[in-house]
Amino acid sequence: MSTPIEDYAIIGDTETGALVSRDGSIDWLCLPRFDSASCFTALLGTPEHGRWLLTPSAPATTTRAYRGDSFVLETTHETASGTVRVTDLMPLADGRADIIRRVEGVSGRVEMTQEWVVRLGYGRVVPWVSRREEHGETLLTAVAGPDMLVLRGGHLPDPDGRHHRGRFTVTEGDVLDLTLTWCPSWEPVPEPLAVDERIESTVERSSAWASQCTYDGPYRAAVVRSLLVLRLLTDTRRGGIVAAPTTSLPEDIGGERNWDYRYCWLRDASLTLESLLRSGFVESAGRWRDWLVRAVAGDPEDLQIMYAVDGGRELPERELDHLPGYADSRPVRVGNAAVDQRQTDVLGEVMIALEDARALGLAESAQSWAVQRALVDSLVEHWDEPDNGLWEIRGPTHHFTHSRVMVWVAFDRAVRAAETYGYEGDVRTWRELRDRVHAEVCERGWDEEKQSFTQHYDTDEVDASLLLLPLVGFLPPDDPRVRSTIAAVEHDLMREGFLLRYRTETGVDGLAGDEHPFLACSWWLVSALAVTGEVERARELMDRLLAVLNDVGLVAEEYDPVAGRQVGNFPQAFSHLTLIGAAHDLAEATAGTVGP
Ligand SMILES: OC[C@H]1O[C@H](O[C@H]2O[C@H](CO)[C@@H](O)[C@H](O)[C@H]2O)[C@H](O)[C@@H](O)[C@@H]1O
Repeated sequence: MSTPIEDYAIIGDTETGALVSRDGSIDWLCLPRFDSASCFTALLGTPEHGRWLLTPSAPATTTRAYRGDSFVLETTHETASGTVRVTDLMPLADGRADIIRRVEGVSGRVEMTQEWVVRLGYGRVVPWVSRREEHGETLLTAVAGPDMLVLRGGHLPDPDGRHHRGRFTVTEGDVLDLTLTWCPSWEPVPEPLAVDERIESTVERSSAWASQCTYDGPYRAAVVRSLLVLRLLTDTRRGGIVAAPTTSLPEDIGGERNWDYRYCWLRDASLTLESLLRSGFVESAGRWRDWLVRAVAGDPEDLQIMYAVDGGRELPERELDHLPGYADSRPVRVGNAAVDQRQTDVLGEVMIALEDARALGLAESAQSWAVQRALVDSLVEHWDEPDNGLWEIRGPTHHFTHSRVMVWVAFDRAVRAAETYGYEGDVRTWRELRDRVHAEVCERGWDEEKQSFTQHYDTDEVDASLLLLPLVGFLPPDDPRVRSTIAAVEHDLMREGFLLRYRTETGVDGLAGDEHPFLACSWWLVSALAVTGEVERARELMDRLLAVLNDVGLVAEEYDPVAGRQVGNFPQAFSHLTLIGAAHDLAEATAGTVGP
């Protein structure tokens, strides 16, 4: 039986992250980067595919929470014989890749069970494990090819076939530290960590970052945790922002809708940036803008919709047949074939984020306007082409209404930049195309009978992305077409109180199976209701959505309201950033600064 997704918490050092289950098993970890191969992969298979379990031997009642505004996870297990606390973290900002697991006896006596099963290469490669003396201590090293993992601390587990297992007892007042460190296998074993200092400085660093948050409205705790998730998913060394730290957590349990999200989508990253900027984090904008300029450098015709975290372009999609998948959801995929798709919306999202950054005082760098201008000029050549849309459909391309709206956005923001800041460019052409595509959407994307905008130009189906029309300024919130489109989206796509992206029954996405409500779309609905003055309904939906977050404030891509389970990759930036946007929109609508 797979562990429910919501039973996981994440720890991370902003270059990679690990999923820790409620009962203390680290079932997913890629080292040293988000997009490296995993060394613990039980999440997508069985314990045989690698995990690090640290749990009471006897049944326990477990509670957990992050320490303050950090990802230092404290899990407390209460057993019949006593209580123990396990603190899990990946220390921040020391240029290393480590996990610390501190076990503290709170009361009585608790026997702990440990199992350390390292399987490199996404659960396939059994490493050579040795017990050795280094730096005056005994430690275990697991080596295979380019990777070495070093386990140190009291009560190291003993070999047991191809596993390492052990038991030890903790009594009140005991403090026992275990650490795991990754390094290239050809390098010397790294120095031991100063554990107390690393725990304290990680909490302090993270809390200091969170304290810059300027959002002071309702749902603040959920907003701050979501901002922290976005920060965790931002690679602070390389500047890329991953969509989620996992691959192939299924959208449809048992189905084939399993994708690798450990990459930097220009769409998700731009939207992440908007949320950070709106909440007071201007510094992050500069770093990401510089990443963007490096990633898209070269011929604008070669623009990709996603990149590796370091800006690399090669993300070939392949299936890992040796893994059974989460709850038997095959295939497990790494890489992402959507990298080669045309998704015309992307430039619009980038232009909004960069406009927001500019408005908050981020000056253009030597290359940044030149790059934006080149990308907009390239859109002049391609604006009319059909595309795969923001949902990255794998069926035939269409003129998706949302993509056409985002073409309008790209030209609109380019014109505004030139008009407001005097930047150079072919403003006349941009203005002309902006107006032309606006008129086209209002004609070809509108269904008079249904009184709604449509998913694409050749259908009367709707799509949740249409909720963005008032949010990106394509039409004012009080336009009757906006209101009736929101009503049509709710009517056609609402399932048990949560919103689908679109109806899969039409076959538009070219995939087998179904999916569940997409949480970002439900949060867009909160925003759309808020800006159109339906504040009470917006608040009701927001409360329903926040009830879906797990006990440590994390949320996946989708939610199965019938089974009451989170599904899809976890935690997902898209879900968390739209939560932040919805809170802002609700707060502003309540304060009367938005809406008709
Ligand atoms: O639905 C099929 C597609 O699903 C994934 O895309 C989704 O995730 C992206 C990252 O968060 C997001 O940008 C996109 O809007 C979502 O549809 C997957 O990456 C695609 O390969 C797949 O075709």
